[in-house]
Formats: sequence, structure tokens, C-alpha cells
Amino acid sequence: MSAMLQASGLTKEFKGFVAVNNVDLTVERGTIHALIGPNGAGKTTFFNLLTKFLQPTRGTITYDGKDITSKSSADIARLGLVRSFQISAVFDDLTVLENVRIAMQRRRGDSYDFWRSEAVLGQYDDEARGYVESVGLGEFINHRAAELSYGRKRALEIATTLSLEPDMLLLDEPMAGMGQEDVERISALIKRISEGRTILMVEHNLSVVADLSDRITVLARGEVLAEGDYDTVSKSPEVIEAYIGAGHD
Ligand SMILES: Nc1ncnc2c1ncn2[C@@H]1O[C@H](COP(=O)(O)OP(=O)(O)OP(=O)(O)O)[C@@H](O)[C@H]1O
Repeated sequence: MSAMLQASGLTKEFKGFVAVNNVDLTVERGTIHALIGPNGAGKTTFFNLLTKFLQPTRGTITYDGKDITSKSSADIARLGLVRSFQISAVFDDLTVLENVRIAMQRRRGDSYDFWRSEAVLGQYDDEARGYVESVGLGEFINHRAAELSYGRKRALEIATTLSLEPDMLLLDEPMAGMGQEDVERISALIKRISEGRTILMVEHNLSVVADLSDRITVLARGEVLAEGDYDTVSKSPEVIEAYIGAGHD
């Protein structure tokens, strides 16, 4: 095992309020790691620190052996650490294929050429088609994104994210707002795309967390409360108390 992503002493203060407090977290290469915790625990803030939407007050972040603490979001995406769902917007009026193609063009830095001739765009098609098929959307490839169900739109977001060729994915509540059928489909997809990649996800659906995660870190009030596999953390009295205290089941 070796560390893919490591946060050390990561801290974020907002005008004296400490939202993330001295957090140490190691995500091992090739694993699915979940970050859970009651509302207001600091999960989103922590994710925003990792992807540089926010600058930490203190602490360091290392990705694949490189210190990325002062790098920009774009820089770390180029290094292969990509956040999904918030960063990869789906364009409703474009087809599934066109959405993936545009993400690929952005990766290659020619995003302002997307009105170019079909011949130029065609260069991307084979690769884009591969990503669309890999998330099970082959039969919808020429459908407008607006026509897709919610779960399939999420699958399309995953395809656009994969087209950025990430080594590590940060998934921000991948199951939010989904019905059971979509939850099962996206869970299976996450499992599939985790092969050869590292995943850190924030997720509220604990049965999904139990099913997918190799390791779980529980945050509460900005601090790490527990860490381990699902059995370990779900039996921790501190974890149970933190969830009950916050009004969760
Ligand atoms: N920009 C900000 N300014 C001040 N306080 C903030 C800011 N962003 C977050 N906070 C506070 O930091 C704490 C942690 O919030 P955060 O959204 O990170 O928690 P969370 O674990 O993601 O919660 P949820 O599960 O509800 O999304 C909260 O008390 C929140 O009010």
C-alpha cells in the first residue's frame, strides 16, 4: 500500500470558526475511501480544501508524492486528481456524445474551438464513444442530455470526468437525490471505475458507503472521530453518539 492522497494537520477557519480542525487523512492508492459524518461536520469544507476551492488556514496536502497545498484547481486536475459532480456540469442541449467531447477538448486546452468543423471534432469521437459506453450509456449516445433520467445524467457526469483521465476521483455525494434503482446502477458504476483508480467520496447513504468503501473516515465538528472499515466505525460509540446528537438515524 502507498498513499495516493494525504492531508496533514489540515485546518480551515472562517472568521474564528474552525470548520476543519487539524485533520490527518491518508487515502491509499487503489482504494475506495468514504468520508462521512453528521450535517455540518466539515465534509464539504474538507473536500473544498482538497480541490483548492478553498485555501487551508494551516496544514498540507500531498497528492501522489507531490505537495499540492498551494496549487490551483486546474493544476491538480492536470495532475490527475479530479472532482466530479460539481465541476463537470452537463449541458442539457448537447447530446451525450457532445458533452463528453467538450470535456475532452477542455482537457486538451482547445475548449474555444468547439464550434469547429465536424471533421476536427470527429477526432475525438472514438475515444468519447468509449467513455460513453463504459458508463452504460451507449444506447443514448445521440440523445440530448435533457432527455436523460437523473441517474443517467449522473452516469454522463462520470463519463465526462473519466474523459479527463483521472488517477483519483473525488465524488461529492454521488447518490444525492437518487431513487433506489439509480443508486444501485451508480454504485455498480463506481465499483467498476474504481479499478485502477483511487476514489474518495462524501456520501450520506450509509448502505452505499458500507457496500463500496474499503475504508471510512468519520468527521464530526471538523475533527476525525473514527476511522476504519464499516464494521469498526459503525460500532464506535462516539460515532453513534455523534449521529444521534445531530438528529440522524
Ligand atoms: N464560507 C463559510 N463561512 C463560514 N462558515 C462556514 C463556511 N462554509 C462552511 N461553514 C461552516 O462550517 C461548518 C462545516 O460545514 P460543511 O458544509 O463543511 O459541513 P458538511 O459536513 O459538509 O455538512 P452537510 O453534510 O450538511 O453538507 C458548518 O458549521 C458551516 O456553517
